[in-house]
Amino acid sequence: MYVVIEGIDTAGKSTQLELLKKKFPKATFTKEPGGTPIGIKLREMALGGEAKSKIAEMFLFLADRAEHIEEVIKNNENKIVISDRSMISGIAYANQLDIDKLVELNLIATDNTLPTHVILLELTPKELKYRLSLKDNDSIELRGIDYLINIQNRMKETIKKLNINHIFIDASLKIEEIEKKIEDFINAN
Ligand SMILES: Nc1ncnc2c1ncn2[C@@H]1O[C@H](COP(=O)(O)OP(=O)(O)O)[C@@H](O)[C@H]1O
Ligand SMILES: Cc1cn([C@H]2C[C@H](O)[C@@H](COP(=O)(O)OP(=O)(O)O)O2)c(=O)[nH]c1=O
Repeated sequence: MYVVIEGIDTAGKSTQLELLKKKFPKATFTKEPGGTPIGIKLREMALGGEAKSKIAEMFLFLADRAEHIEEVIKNNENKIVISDRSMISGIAYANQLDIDKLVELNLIATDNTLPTHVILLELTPKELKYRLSLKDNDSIELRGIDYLINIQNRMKETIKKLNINHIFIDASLKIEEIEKKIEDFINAN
């Protein structure tokens, strides 16, 4: 079972992952970018905002993803693996290219492996604005509200296009309500 938690920055992924660690103590928890030793270096490069080319930045994320699938996902096929982000983020954030082309590139990186369960935490523009105002923003988050809402729309479109088993959850619900929905979704499938 390859479960991924998706959502734009501040949607509540880390909050829910901490709760899931208690609920599923035997699961393997991982993340993109940075779920492998090479991935830690690629993460630093990708998030440091050093790349002048958006295409170069996308290939850093793709390299991270290829290593992550090979080293973490395929090696734990018979376990529950729960990942903070996935190719859904990869496709949504690389918004200079169209989704179909990005699906092809990402399927090369993942050797055609898709998540079995996608949980998308969905924010309204109002709630996003409020949450971003509470934190120090990295170079990606500084691109703004409209940018991130567009990324969220691309996430939804990608999940539907790939026809992956999924749940969209209103990220403004109470933390415990979201936790329950996620737990039920994982246990039901
Ligand atoms: N359901 C929720 N309702 C209100 N605030 C939340 C909720 N979930 C998370 N938060 C808060 O929103 C902010 C971003 O949450 P976080 O889990 O770090 O998001 P992400 O990992 O998706 O960036 C944090 O301040 C967190 O405490
Ligand atoms: C996986 C992935 C993430 N990203 C972006 C989304 C996030 O802004 C950032 C990764 O952030 P994340 O690890 O979620 O950040 P934080 O620890 O700050 O919450 O990288 C891409 O642009 N492309 C990708 O393929």
